[in-house]
Amino acid sequence: MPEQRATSPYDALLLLSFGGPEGPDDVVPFLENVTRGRGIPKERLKEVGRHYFLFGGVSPINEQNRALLGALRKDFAEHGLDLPVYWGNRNWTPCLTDTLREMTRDGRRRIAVLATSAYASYSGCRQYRENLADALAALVEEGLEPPRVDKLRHYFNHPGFVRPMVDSVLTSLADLPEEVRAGARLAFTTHSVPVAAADTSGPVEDHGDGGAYVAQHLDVARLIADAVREETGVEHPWQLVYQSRSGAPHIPWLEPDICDHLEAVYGDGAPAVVMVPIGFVSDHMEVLYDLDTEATAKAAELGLPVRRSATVGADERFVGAVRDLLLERAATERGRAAERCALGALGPSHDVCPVGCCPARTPRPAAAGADSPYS
Ligand SMILES: CC1=C(CCC(=O)O)c2cc3nc(cc4[nH]c(cc5[nH]c(cc1n2)c(C)c5CCC(=O)O)c(CCC(=O)O)c4C)C(CCC(=O)O)=C3C
Ligand SMILES: [Fe+2]
Repeated sequence: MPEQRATSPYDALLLLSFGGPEGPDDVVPFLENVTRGRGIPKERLKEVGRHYFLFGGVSPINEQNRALLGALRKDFAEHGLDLPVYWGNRNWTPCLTDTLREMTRDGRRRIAVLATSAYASYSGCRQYRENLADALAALVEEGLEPPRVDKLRHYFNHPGFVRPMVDSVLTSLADLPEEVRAGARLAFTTHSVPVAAADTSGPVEDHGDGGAYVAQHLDVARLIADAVREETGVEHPWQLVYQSRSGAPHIPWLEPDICDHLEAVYGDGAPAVVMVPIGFVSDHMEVLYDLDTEATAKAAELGLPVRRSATVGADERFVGAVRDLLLERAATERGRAAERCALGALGPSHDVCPVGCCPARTPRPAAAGADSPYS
């Protein structure tokens, strides 16, 4: 019997991302795709559209994904993995349905999916799974036999995700003027979500008290803060804060916002802050606008020195983590024991989201989970 390939049973990897506009004409249709049926106030949409127009209508997310795609293909080739890598987005071209159709026509029957979102939550996990189900339904509608899709587990606590961020915090600290460096605070930031969504994030047993979303971010923040202390010998006070809130003002979202936090720590006598966008896998518009533009302007107004540390992007350690997660899951699917790499207190995340994980307000079919209508 020929030896099974290390990637078996998978015959392709799909890089699944959010998508973003690539020019001014894309901005409004992109925002319409994102917000379809989500009840986001018109004022907020105009404001977010303005953020994109400030950058020529181009989101950095696509360039970042092209870089990651290229790095994954190179890494797989260098490690002798003969597995094609495709790219599809939830909200902009290349669109998920088109990519899955192409994959199906190419004969791909068993697909591993890497989402560019590291944590549990409706927006960061189930919504990706709903869009996978929509795309599979479209293929069925077209008379195609849908492939099986498996979403790789959450990687927030994988060393290949955490370690590059430790280095980038060290770089940001070194970049601060020496006289404020030792007293600098670390502000770990992530996307705010409605408190109700946070509380119900992750498997049912994790619900409440901020759910898996907050717990996972706190674990990553603590890991980075501990590693930075070990490296520098300095204890930098830190806090998990939020950014990019949308939705109606009367609905509670996770707080404090990064800008309010900067004001608070300034009032508290902090000499400097490093903003660490642990919630984002690469430089998204939220990083470029909400942190590099808005929060940085706020800090300048206060006279508070700030730096923003780099996201993991296409760091080779992150690319290696993706290969690791793929081989781990492939081995598991072949019934072999696999080492499940994870740092921190929470341990490796589940492979298959259980029923009730990160529920939607209005239930909809979601693929790649225990409640998937597709096998
Ligand atoms: C948790 C989370 C992530 C992280 C996980 C992940 O990465 O998936 C994320 C990522 C992203 N969010 C993005 C863009 C937008 N998100 C919006 C709206 C919303 N996001 C939410 C949550 C999240 N979002 C939520 C609860 C809403 C409210 C509406 C709803 O319940 O769905 C809106 C509408 C306008 C607004 O209100 O801001 C836009 C334009 C982009 C692309 C950026 C680029 O172009 O570089 C990316 C990567
Ligand atoms: Fe989930």
